Amino acid sequence: MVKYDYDVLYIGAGHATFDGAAPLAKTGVQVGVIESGLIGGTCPNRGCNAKITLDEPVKLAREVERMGDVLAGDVKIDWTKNVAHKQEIIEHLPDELTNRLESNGATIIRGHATFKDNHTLIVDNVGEVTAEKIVIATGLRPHRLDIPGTELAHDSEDFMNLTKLPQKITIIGSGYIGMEFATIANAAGADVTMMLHSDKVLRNFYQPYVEMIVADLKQRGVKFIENANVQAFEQLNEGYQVNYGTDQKLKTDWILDATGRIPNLDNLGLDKVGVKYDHRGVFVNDYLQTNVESIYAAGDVVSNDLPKVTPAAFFESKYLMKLFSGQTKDPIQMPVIPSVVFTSPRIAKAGVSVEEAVKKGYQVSENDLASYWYYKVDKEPIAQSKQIHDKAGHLIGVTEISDQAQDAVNALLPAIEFKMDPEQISRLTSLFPTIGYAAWHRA
Ligand SMILES: Cc1cc2nc3c(=O)[nH]c(=O)nc-3n(C[C@H](O)[C@H](O)[C@H](O)COP(=O)(O)OP(=O)(O)OC[C@H]3O[C@@H](n4cnc5c(N)ncnc54)[C@H](O)[C@@H]3O)c2cc1C
Ligand SMILES: NC(=O)c1ccc[n+]([C@@H]2O[C@H](COP(=O)([O-])OP(=O)(O)OC[C@H]3O[C@@H](n4cnc5c(N)ncnc54)[C@H](O)[C@@H]3O)[C@@H](O)[C@H]2O)c1
Repeated sequence: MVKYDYDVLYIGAGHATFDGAAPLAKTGVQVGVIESGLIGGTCPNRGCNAKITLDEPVKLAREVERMGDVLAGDVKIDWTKNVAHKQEIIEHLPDELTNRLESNGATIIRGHATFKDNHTLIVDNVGEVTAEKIVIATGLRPHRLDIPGTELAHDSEDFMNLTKLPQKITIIGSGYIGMEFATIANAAGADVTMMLHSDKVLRNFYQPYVEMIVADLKQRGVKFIENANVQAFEQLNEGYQVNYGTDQKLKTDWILDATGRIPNLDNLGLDKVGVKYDHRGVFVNDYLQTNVESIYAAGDVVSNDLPKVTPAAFFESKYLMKLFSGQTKDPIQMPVIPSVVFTSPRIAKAGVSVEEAVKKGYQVSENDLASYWYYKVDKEPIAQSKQIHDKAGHLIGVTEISDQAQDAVNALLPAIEFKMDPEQISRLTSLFPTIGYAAWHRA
């Protein structure tokens, strides 16, 4: 029998790896984790944790603004201190995650991995490492526009590391990153211009709610240029110029390219071993296995229709842990994956979308949360939700716009995931008064 260095080797040390690799190593399976950058990958170091820390003062400032005459005085976000606070929160995470992996028995191998064959990886400065099974968990990286001057633009990581806030910021793209960062930069005092590919913002979210966010940001001074057709970036003596449309020009101090994220598959040697993939990532079957028996994939790098968010990477990582430790032989059954865009207010959703509900004739209840007393406590002006029920009365979907939409959706999630019937739902008694209770409020 062939003896490999490891039972399982993971390429990448993000959520798609560490949530499952640590408990897997604890079961006695020989686990190696290869990482070319920071342990923890995107979410802790340059994604969720970093972003939500920068957003916290924005959320608070909006609350204070609404309280108006109750809380006297202006609040101002100190950008430099906010970024320093973010750094304090995240800088120890790679060490903590390294410790979590190593203390459970996993080995960390530092370097860039490339496939040599179905069981062998070549790691820069380390050499060949072999394993019975290999998991591709290499995530995504920022897409960069293929236009003259593209190197003058920055990505989301650069934005979160700015020690001084530029006065004029131009953001290309109006997806998750574009809209979250426009909210943060505008609240901190920057003059923000959004350049849209089309006339749509956050295309995967319920558009009437998205329009409320856009209207609010416009009122706060954010400019939206639809169908911008960005052509080039140019360096000026002071600042930069964005050339767009037919011969239009915009002067700016800083450019954020937020036009999406693409799979990290470069120099991975997938063609050498015959693993199939497309522009969205690696193809897998219901066991997260690629077309090559010994090679699996998990997290953002998988080509599928799931939102590219941490809860999906977390669940897949846990599934592979169970599969590789013999705790399951079943195919993966993805749970309902919720998603939220951390604008201010937020839009969060889970389960059947409003658009699908309308198409399929499900019951859609419209809830004017802003007029419900609990949402009036902090004077939320924009708060609405749509709850979707099937004919038997099961809650099968929710979309909410409000400051606490993420917590409201979390509260409803178990009922959606476990298809609770009305009798079971009637037994759920949440603490009062809380958002968990208010989330059940229905028109
Ligand atoms: C700005 C931003 C904000 C976000 N906010 C949220 C949020 O609020 N909520 C949410 O749920 N999700 C959020 N996300 C998405 C979330 O970060 C990802 O879904 C999650 O990190 C995916 O984890 P992963 O393990 O699949 O990939 P990653 O975390 O990207 O990990 C992949 C790792 O593989 C390494 N790697 C790549 N190639 C190689 C190689 N050949 N050899 C060795 N190592 C390699 C990389 O260095 C990286 O560390 C955000 C993303 C961004 C960019
Ligand atoms: N709250 C969260 O969960 C969260 C937050 C941030 C990022 N993320 C993850 O990160 C991923 C990447 O985020 P993102 O915002 O970069 O991608 P995205 O796919 O959400 O948005 C990309 C945007 O760029 C636009 N675009 C594409 N080409 C363009 C062009 N030539 N000119 C102008 N606009 C163009 C698209 O129309 C879209 O609006 C997301 O898929 C998401 O899963 C999640």
